[in-house]
Amino acid sequence: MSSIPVPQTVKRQRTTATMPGGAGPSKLPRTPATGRTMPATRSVSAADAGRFVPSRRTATTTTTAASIGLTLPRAPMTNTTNRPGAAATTRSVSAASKVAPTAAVRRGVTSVTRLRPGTNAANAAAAATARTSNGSANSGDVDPSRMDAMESRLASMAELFELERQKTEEKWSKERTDRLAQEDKVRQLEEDLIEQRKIAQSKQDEIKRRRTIADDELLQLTAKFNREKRLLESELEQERETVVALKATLNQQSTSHLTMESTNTALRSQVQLLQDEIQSLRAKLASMDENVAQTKEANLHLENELREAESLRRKLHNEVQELRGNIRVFCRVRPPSNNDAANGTEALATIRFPNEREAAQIELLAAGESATGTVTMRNHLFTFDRVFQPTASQADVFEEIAHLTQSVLDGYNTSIFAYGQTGSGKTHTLEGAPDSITNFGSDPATDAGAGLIPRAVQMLWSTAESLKDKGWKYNFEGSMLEIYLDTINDLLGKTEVDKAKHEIKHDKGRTTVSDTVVVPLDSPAQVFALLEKAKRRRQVAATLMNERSSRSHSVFMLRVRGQNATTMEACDAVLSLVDLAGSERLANSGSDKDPIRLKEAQSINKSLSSLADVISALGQNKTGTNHVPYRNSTLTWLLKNSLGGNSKTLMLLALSPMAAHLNESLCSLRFATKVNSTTIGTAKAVKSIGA
Ligand SMILES: Nc1ncnc2c1ncn2[C@@H]1O[C@H](COP(=O)(O)OP(=O)(O)OP(=O)(O)O)[C@@H](O)[C@H]1O
Repeated sequence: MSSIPVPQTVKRQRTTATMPGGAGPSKLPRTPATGRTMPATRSVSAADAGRFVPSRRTATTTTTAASIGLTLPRAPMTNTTNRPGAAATTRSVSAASKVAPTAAVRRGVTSVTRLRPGTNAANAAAAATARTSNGSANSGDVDPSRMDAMESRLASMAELFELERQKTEEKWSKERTDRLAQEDKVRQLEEDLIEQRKIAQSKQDEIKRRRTIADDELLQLTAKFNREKRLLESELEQERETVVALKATLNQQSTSHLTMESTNTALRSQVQLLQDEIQSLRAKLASMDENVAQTKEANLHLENELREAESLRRKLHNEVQELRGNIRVFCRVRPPSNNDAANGTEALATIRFPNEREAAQIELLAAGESATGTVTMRNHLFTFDRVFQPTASQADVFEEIAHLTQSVLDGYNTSIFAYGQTGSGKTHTLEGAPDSITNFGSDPATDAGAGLIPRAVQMLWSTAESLKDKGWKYNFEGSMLEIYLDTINDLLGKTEVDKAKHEIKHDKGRTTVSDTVVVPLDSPAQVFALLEKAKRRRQVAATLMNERSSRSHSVFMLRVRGQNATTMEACDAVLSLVDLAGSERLANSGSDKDPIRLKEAQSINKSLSSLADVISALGQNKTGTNHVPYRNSTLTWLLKNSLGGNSKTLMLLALSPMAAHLNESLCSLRFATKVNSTTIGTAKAVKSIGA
């Protein structure tokens, strides 16, 4: 720590100034102003007096007295010090000198005489004193002029002394003032020094604090520097690695660039080759365009031929149907079901299917009565257009009837009857398996259980769509009726139970039923919605009016009208899908004990007999002039236009495989054989040209 040096002279001056009067230092005192040693004469005088006398006063006085050769009285100077009052003392001395110089001189002379006894001067002074004490008596001894001269000289010396004293006092006063000023200055300097020291201290503290901060910062900076240095070093290392990698990549790319350049050259030559090839292909294309134009012309020609072939196909198709017979009979045996086991009828009947490749025969082992009346077990063989075993799928059955559906679009009235005892599988075949029954819209392509109705509807719409290319446009509308106790119920009517009386009319080959709902249909989905609605209605009616689904016929009629804008042909036909009531005999149905059941059974029997009679009559009506008993039942009257020469009919016989149902199965088989043996005249399409 640095310090401001204090001047030694100032210290010394201060020490001397504050020195007490009676205990001064052993060294000689110095003048405040010069520091010089006081004159020896003053010291001697002071020592002689045995008291401390300020040297300046003493020196001056002594010098003055010596210069005038007098010994001045010392009493007034005894108390002369540099303390206050010293000046007053001096003044009193001066005043005494001025007031009575003669007396003083006299006393002085006396004193001087006393001081030096035995000396000549002392003797002279003693003589003078004796003269003085003798008074005027001896005044003649002292020269008065000399005394006056001495006195005047003494007075002028006193004045000079006074002047000198005043000057000295002024000088002292000035010196004192200067000294005080010096002391103030010293004090001020000391205070400044203290202040400077404080400032210096605070600055040192500040410097220390800053140095600490600076040291900390330096440490932090050093650490940061080291960190950044390490970071930069690692980055540098990475960069170096990158550079190495880039150099390697560059080398690779240079290599690949060379390879690409050579490839490019090869490609260019290939492009040239291709361009040549394109050139030749363009030439070929031009010639092909010519060919296409020729082919288009040929296609047009072929399309016309195709149209003619389509007409021919329809004609031939119809001829084939004619050859087969317009009434055809299929037989289908269902597989055993869980219900059979539940009803205790699990025993299977013995059923065989001879000549499986033709699939047209069925043989049942059942009791039979011989001509002699003996009842023995024997085989009963039946032949139909097609026989389906229990393993046959819904698709197998539909495949065989698809052409019938096609006939509707060709303008032929077509009807499909499902015939058989209760539980033999009629509804299953027409509508589908139970899970499909609840959803007519199930897609036959993915739903194996879909029945003939959903399959036929899907096919009708898709065929109609494909015939658009040939100029055909079709409209569809449908209705759904139920015949119970020979009465028609509209299953699409406004109320759930139809109480209206319906009248059947036939006009120019068209059948209409009064007060029934006929719904225009634009898509298969609409057909399925309609069938679902009818199905629900039938279930509600069954609940309200006893279980009757097995004892009523349901008839779905789909009317198809087509127009061909190209050929100006038109067609109008109805597809009737009929789920007939159970065909069991009275005794087997238990209806002989229940009047309602009896009535139902009688009604069913009547309608089914009528159907058989109508078919039989049609078979015999080769000329078309015989009476056909359509009116014998509502069923045959309703289906008048779907039976007979102008229509195609399929009887689908459903059979149970169970032994318990063997007799009913035999009855059904005999009925179907009768139908199958009937040949009805040629079917005619309901078609007009130029409509
Ligand atoms: N080919 C078949 N494959 C599997 N199950 C069948 C088949 N045919 C019928 N079934 C089943 O046999 C039972 C009776 O069939 P379905 O109801 O179709 O008889 P139905 O002749 O229509 O009877 P109803 O005259 O009472 O209406 C149903 O559970 C049905 O699912």
